[in-house]
Amino acid sequence: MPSEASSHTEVTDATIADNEATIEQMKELKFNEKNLIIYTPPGVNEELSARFLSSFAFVTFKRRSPGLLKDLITFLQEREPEIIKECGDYAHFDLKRTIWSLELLRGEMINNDEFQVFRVKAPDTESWNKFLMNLSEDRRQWFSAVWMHAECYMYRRIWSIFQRSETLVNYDYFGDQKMSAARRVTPQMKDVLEATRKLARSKENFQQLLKLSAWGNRYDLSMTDAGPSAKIFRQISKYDKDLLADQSSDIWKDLTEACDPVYVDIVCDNAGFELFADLLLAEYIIESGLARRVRFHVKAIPWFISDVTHQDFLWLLGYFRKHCIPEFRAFGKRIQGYLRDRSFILCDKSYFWTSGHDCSQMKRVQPCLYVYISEAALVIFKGDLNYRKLLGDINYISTAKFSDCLRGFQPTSVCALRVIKSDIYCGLPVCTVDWLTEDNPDWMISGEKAVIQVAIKHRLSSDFLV
Ligand SMILES: O=P(O)(O)OC[C@@]1(O)O[C@H](CO)[C@@H](O)[C@@H]1O
Repeated sequence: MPSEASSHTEVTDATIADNEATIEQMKELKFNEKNLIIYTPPGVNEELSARFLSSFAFVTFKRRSPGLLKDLITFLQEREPEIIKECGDYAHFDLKRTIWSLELLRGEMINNDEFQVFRVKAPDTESWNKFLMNLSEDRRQWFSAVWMHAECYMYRRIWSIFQRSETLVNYDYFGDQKMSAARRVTPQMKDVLEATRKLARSKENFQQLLKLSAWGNRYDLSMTDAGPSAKIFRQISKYDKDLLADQSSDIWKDLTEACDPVYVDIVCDNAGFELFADLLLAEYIIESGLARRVRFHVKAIPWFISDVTHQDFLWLLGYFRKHCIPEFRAFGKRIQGYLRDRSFILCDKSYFWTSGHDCSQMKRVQPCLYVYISEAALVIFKGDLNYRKLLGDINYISTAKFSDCLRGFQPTSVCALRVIKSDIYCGLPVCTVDWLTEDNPDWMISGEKAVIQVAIKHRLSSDFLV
């Protein structure tokens, strides 16, 4: 029987906890009222936004992104000695100002301040500021903007903070996480490499590698630290039940009927295992004669934590080439050979992929890129953010045709290999979303389901490019 004093303390503690919870709730209600947060979900064809209380966008700017900024600040504080060794003694002073600026950015997000134009000179500063100035007044704050606009703005703001400092201008503040993630999945990559040697040219093998590339998208550091199972390739068909749309057969048909010279473009997403799976798919496409060339589009700046930059692509290649396991060295040597004979092209930097624009704007804002991609018979968009860029973060009805949701973006046949990590979808069978949501209201952010979709563009070899 607790003494009177201890039971009194327990009652006081419980009362304090209740009061704190109530105060927190009052604060949230006040925030929602002040910032016109909407309690109903977005309507059909409305753009995703953190202004909708029930959206993943709201959770992102209320919890996830402030947490990400806090973690980045802690990382910089803890890694100061290593960063100074890498970037020079003056980095000590630059780090202080960088951390202070990241804390200011975090405060702006929490207070739902208006987006600021970029002052630090960079190749994309002017285009980013033009983009921001073209946003309507009521779409220039964290909790009112289109989710994709605000999220891309955040990662570009982080980069601009590092661009302001002499010593940190080339420092990849997500680099350590990307390299450790790749090292962590080395055993799985070895198993997959062994399982995918000498695959004959066949529709089934192509489909298996396409699915591996799709499921490789599950491993993105802004969502999980977990890696794939070692048996992922050998058991890839086990995941077919979680493919809500699978047009891999249509993709095979389109590619095998394409006019020479056949190029396949891959708009990459995450480094590490996903990039490894993309390289395996690309190797198969070249070795089986499905295409003459595979061209990789990567990010110009550190992006969404684990997105591939040129530095990451070349680091993984070097990691394989110098590895103690002979299979990795051989794989690295082959990739090097494809780059040398131009079967693989690591495309030059394009700041379109780290802009706020969605793909339907590419023809207008980056026509050269649109024409370049038009040369390919197929362009493969990897991942969830790229899917949102294809759909413009628009809340389509889940049964809407994938090709219709591209809103005129059709430089060539457009394929999406996407693990579903956000509340936006199209091209799904009737009632799929309802059934899954009834089962688990958070299924769409779990990474348990995926789609392989394609909008075919039938082209004669003499077609105009645009
Ligand atoms: O493009 P990826 O790496 O597959 O996913 C990007 C992502 O992690 O970021 C956004 C949420 O912050 C979502 O689009 C998705 O969850």
